[in-house]
Amino acid sequence: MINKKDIQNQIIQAVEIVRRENPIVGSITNTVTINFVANAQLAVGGSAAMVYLPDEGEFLAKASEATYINFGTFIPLYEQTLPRVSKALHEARKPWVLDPVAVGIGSLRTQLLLELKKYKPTVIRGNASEILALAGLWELEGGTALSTVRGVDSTDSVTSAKNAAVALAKCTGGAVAVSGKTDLITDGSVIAFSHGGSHFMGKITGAGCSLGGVVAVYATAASPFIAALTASAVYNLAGTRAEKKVDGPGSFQIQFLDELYKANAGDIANNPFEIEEV
Ligand SMILES: Nc1ncnc2c1ncn2[C@@H]1O[C@H](COP(=O)(O)OP(=O)(O)O)[C@@H](O)[C@H]1O
Ligand SMILES: Cc1ncsc1CCOP(=O)(O)O
Ligand SMILES: [Mg+2]
Repeated sequence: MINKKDIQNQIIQAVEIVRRENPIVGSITNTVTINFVANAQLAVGGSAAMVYLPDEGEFLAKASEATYINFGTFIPLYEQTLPRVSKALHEARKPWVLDPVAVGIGSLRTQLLLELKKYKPTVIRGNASEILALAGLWELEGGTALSTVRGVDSTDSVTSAKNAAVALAKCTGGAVAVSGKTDLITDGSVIAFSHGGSHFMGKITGAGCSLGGVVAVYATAASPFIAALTASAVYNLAGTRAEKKVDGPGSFQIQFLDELYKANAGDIANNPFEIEEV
């Protein structure tokens, strides 16, 4: 039987270890939100390093305690960088987070997302449309055709991606986090629903990308499921708190970073969530 108190203790531990150890986390991420990803990773206690080149990615895969790979903006160089870095991570058994942003746009993005399946990302993080489409691309239960994807924002509900998320987690042996108004996090046998956040998170760019980067920070200190749940909880808590202090997306973005920085381990663990067995 799953014990909620036990999960909360693991969340507290993950938050405290990260703040104490300042773990280095490498990222290969998109050019739109790269700065916000790094700032969010720093705010929760990580040390950020962003690269584009294949050999630098391989270097960081070994030097970092976890790595974040985000498909947001694509360049031809990634045909070399992404398979080489994912392979290095898989072989070194290092945790890594895949964010399949805009899966379905373009042939190179599709080809590489297919290729990375064999390197089993520790955590897959995306919005509902991305999780549905990735499961479809990987020919897993609950997935949908790539043609349903419209861009980087979700057009599907989080609950509609439940079976796809469970199937992806079973396929990788790791965890999957589906973001939206309520976030769904699963390791294939347990599902957590994390509440909170703010409607302003859909009005700034990079809420999802930076959440993925922060999942990677916690993956240095916890299991894939706890890392994804801890990141979702601190995002929901910081989003709720920031919304109360601002009146628009510009000031929200700044206030949100401050609330990420100020959130304490007990409050993060107490952010509302419920769990169910698959
Ligand atoms: N309407 C909303 N209400 C509360 N939180 C939200 C809402 N939309 C998104 N979020 C939060 O914003 C973060 C990013 O989620 P989302 O917008 O789904 O990702 P993406 O940017 O990849 O589409 C998550 O922490 C999620 O909980
Ligand atoms: C707008 C945009 N276009 C390509 S990547 C990107 C950023 C998406 O960020 P997020 O998924 O966190 O909103
Ligand atoms: Mg996204």
